[in-house]
Amino acid sequence: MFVEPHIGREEEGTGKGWIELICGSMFSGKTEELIRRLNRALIAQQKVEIFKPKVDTRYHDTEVVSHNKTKIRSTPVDFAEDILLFSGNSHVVGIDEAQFFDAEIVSVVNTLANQGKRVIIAGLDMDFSGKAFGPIPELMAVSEYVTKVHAICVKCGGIASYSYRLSKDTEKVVLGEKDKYEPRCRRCFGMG
Ligand SMILES: Nc1ncnc2c1ncn2[C@@H]1O[C@H](COP(=O)(O)OP(=O)(O)O)[C@@H](O)[C@H]1O
Ligand SMILES: Cc1cn([C@H]2C[C@H](O)[C@@H](COP(=O)(O)O)O2)c(=O)[nH]c1=O
Ligand SMILES: [Zn+2]
Repeated sequence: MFVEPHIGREEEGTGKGWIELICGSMFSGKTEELIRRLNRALIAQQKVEIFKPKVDTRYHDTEVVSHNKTKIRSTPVDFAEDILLFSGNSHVVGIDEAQFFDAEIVSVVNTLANQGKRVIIAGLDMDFSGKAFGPIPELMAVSEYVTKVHAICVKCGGIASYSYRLSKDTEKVVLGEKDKYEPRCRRCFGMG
């Protein structure tokens, strides 16, 4: 389990912020882990702002919701730079479904961390074809802490790192749940 390096309040402008990235396949627990860390920050009386891309409307417009139905309020935004506008004087900024943001998200999270904020990001590291997803590789590079979580392969019960798409769609972005995707291990995904 990830243990927070520091749970106390950050001071704005001290340059003591940092970036945490939680990545993995679908159903690996990224959103649950994001919510767990954000709830602990709230318990510590910190000001928390949470964002998700407007494109992700699967469960709720204004909540981040895990597959297991744990949830936390959030602000849907169109563009990464909107996060800077709405982060205000928060101590902690949470971002879910980061793979859907434009490349600008990298400078946005760096700016927030440089302002002294703790930034916690969750996102899919690979798409349905096993290729890196959007800005996630660069976010890995700039993050102080990277946590890779895993689902359980629905075929063999092993550790799943891949999100297998059940349909023949070839577009990168196809929103969905268990109706459209299965978490699978390398072998059952067909990589080896
Ligand atoms: N094959 C699976 N492996 C692991 N968890 C699964 C699986 N299928 C359903 N789940 C559920 O998904 C939850 C994780 O959901 P969530 O945090 O939303 O994942 P992610 O954001 O990574 O897609 C688990 O706690 C579990 O209840
Ligand atoms: C693999 C893959 C996934 N998506 C979509 C499907 C879901 O709507 C989200 C991922 O949500 P989760 O919280 O990680 O379960 O992304 C996609 O658009 N393209 C893909 O290749
Ligand atoms: Zn498997």
